[in-house]
Amino acid sequence: MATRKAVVLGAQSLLRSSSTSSPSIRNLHASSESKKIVGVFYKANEYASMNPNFVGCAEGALGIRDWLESQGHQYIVTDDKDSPNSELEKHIPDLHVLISTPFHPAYVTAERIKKAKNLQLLLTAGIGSDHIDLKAAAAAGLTVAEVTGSNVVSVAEDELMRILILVRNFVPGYKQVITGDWNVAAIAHRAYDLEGKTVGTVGAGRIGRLLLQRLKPFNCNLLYHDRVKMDSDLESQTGAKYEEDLDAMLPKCDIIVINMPLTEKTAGMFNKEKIAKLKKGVLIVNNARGAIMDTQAVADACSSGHIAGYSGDVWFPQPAPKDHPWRYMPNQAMTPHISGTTIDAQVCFSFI
Ligand SMILES: NC(=O)C1=CN([C@@H]2O[C@H](COP(=O)(O)OP(=O)(O)OC[C@H]3O[C@@H](n4cnc5c(N)ncnc54)[C@H](O)[C@@H]3O)[C@@H](O)[C@H]2O)C=CC1
Repeated sequence: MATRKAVVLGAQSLLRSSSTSSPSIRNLHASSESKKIVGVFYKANEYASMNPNFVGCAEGALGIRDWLESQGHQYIVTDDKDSPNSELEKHIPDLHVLISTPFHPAYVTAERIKKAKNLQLLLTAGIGSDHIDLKAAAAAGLTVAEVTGSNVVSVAEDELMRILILVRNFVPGYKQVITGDWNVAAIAHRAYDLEGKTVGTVGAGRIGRLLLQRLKPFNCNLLYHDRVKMDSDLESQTGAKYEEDLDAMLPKCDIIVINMPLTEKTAGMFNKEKIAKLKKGVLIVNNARGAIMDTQAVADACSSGHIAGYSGDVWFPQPAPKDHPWRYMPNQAMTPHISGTTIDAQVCFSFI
């Protein structure tokens, strides 16, 4: 039976490694021959040259072009990834390695895996490989690797920012500045302190733990739900309490933060029933994946006021219908950050 090999290594160490693989795994290290490596990243255009360390874009090519080429490998980089005539599609039949990021994901379907006869390694330059059909990759004996820990501090800081933005009712205040309004009451009637609030993270892995550490000085009541309990040292360092039963934790929280991967088990987990268990007026921050939420249920709960603020990702198919509920949200700031066959939209609602 084919086994999926979960590897957590950077691109350079993977390509350098000479370890042997089980016979059922397509052997990445079988020979020192030149590999065809395709990287799929978003285009940065005029922003590419503004920071020499900005390597996550197509122009920056992860900063590994010189090294790969000096090792005799061919390195093709593109942002064109989805259509049947895309640049990526052209290289699928003979590429050996595909590198992509969750921000501009190259969707690796069972169909693409079948076509990719030489494919050995699917590398996510980031965290979360839900853009890959993992079952099909496992069945084909492919290595799927991520760069675990790569941007966890950024996400934890971003989550802390989003929590404060929602609690302090920042977005409507910002809009007043832009429109030249001055109505203190419109902001103040629902601006709160974070101190004393109960914050629960669903998932307390690398990001969840960093968030808990960052929340500690705010004197909140910290709760966490995960499949695994943290070690007692970390629990006492953060003061976070373990909630084995998610349904028991949800009604206690003023703020819920989602920090678990998108898997078969977590997809659509926050549906109407789960959301009904949340406190009325709850704030939600979801920096994980939009598809963990049932978009319609989130939109309905935002409209009814059950959810008082939501910041992070939601998911909907493309093209998004014109009358999709997120369009009805007052005071929303929206930045779609993933295009292609799906849109994972960053939405910041702050209203009622
Ligand atoms: N917005 C962004 O820029 C980024 C988002 N992410 C997302 O955040 C997720 C978490 O990242 P890390 O903390 O680095 O991962 P991690 O693997 O360190 O932690 C994930 C935690 O979720 C828990 N978990 C998994 N399934 C669960 C379930 N069904 N119920 C409860 N807990 C469950 C695991 O036990 C683990 O403790 C990633 O999978 C990715 O989707 C990651 C990096 C950047």
